Amino acid sequence: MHTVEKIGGTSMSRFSELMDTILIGDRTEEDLYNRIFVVSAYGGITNLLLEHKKTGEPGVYARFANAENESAWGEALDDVRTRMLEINHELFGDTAERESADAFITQRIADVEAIMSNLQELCSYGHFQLDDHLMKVREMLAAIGEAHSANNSVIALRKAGVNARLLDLSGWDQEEPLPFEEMIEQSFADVDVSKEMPIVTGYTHCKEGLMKTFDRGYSEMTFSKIATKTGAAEAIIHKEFHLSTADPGIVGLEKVVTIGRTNYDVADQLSNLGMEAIHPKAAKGLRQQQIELRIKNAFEPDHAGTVISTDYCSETPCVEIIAGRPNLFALEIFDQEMLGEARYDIELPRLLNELRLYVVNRDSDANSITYFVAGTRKMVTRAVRLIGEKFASAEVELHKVAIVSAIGSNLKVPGILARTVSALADSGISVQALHQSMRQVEMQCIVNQDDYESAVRALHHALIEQEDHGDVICAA
Ligand SMILES: Nc1ncnc2c1ncn2[C@@H]1O[C@H](COP(=O)(O)OP(=O)(O)O)[C@@H](O)[C@H]1O
Ligand SMILES: N[C@@H](CC(=O)OP(=O)(O)O)C(=O)O
Repeated sequence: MHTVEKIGGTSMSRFSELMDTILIGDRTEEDLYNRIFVVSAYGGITNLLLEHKKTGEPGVYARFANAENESAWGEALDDVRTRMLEINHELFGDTAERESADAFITQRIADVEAIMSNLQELCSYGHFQLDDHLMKVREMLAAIGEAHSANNSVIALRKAGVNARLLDLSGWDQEEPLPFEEMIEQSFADVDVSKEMPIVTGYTHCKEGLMKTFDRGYSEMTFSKIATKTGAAEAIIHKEFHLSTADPGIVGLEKVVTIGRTNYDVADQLSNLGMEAIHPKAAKGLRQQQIELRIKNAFEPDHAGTVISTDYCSETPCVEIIAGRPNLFALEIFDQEMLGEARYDIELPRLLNELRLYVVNRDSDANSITYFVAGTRKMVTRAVRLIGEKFASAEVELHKVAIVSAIGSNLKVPGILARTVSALADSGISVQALHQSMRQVEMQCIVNQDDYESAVRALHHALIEQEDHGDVICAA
């Protein structure tokens, strides 16, 4: 039996440490194999290739799609090339391995560059529309991030004597795309996992278009499909930290507690806030085939990590995680014509969706609706203008806000809402809006952007640090 293991981008950026922990360490010949690794692009690379996942800052793709002049996206692509070659240098120094790594990625970038230039030229003629081809460009760009990290990993592992094999699912030289499942089946047809260590690109080129269907976080779709298709004994996601009661980067590693068990419901709430414990759609296949999912700290391989299952529910009610999402826009639409009019509720989300603005949450009263959205200022400003055009009597206001959220598989703690609000008030943080739904898995407080980190610390202190959970909440 084998496992399928995904390595996230933040962890891939510490590759030499991974060689000593999860990839090789002190494993004997036998323990090395029966593991399939799916790798993400190094941290920050996909942001440069497409757009920043959290802030929306444009990368190569966004500049190309916004039809700025050629030099705008060309320069951005040059930056990616420089960064990728720097990474190769850090990994391989001045060796033959580096030459091979450089040649591989330089060729890929040159190919994409040529295609994009030709496309831009072609679309200067009115008969050809750039919009018709954008998704293909997005996919090609994304795919080079994962091809880079996977190819480098194979070079490093082979040098260390491991029989690693590159499974490039990015479909570079493929003529016809195959359906997603077939692509995976075909790629694994002649792989002997007991003697080879497959290093698989997180991007899969397929008929459905992985990017079109799942967008960012797509490497988890590749990961879960491989786990279900190959009948893995366990699916493991390796991350930079243990899944913890809050972001260790904000609260401090010494204060956070590792989560031993949680469920997919909690994982969905985390995804919505941009902290992807697991892509919600990736979880589905694993759940259906009852493959256990484990999230582990890539740098503490002996720790059991977090097991995510469908039916786990904490025996005692408690807050398990303080998560949050900074850099959101509150788009407040006030209109006295709104009362009793369903069309606002139908048309506003459609408009935001068309502009690719992600709605994290919304609230409303008799004559106003506020959407809390993630996206670039440019797109949000465009939304304000379009809403004004569509609803002439509406007044639209923008605020920069953050969401801080307390989440738990069983949150029915008496007085929890009052404790949450007073923890924020005691820290001098003003609560702009508050959400709790009847299911009681999550409580969200909207605060000013500047208060984000102090709000996370205040809630962690009040709702988690006081509970004395020890090192792990419910060890797996
Ligand atoms: N509750 C949490 N537990 C662990 N890490 C968290 C948590 N919340 C936020 N983080 C942050 O998430 C980062 C990893 O982000 P993510 O995009 O999921 O990584 P990856 O590149 O591994 O997919 C970590 O660097 C950490 O600072
Ligand atoms: N690198 C891609 C795919 C991915 O899933 O990355 P990560 O595993 O680092 O979240 C992205 O940022 O969307």
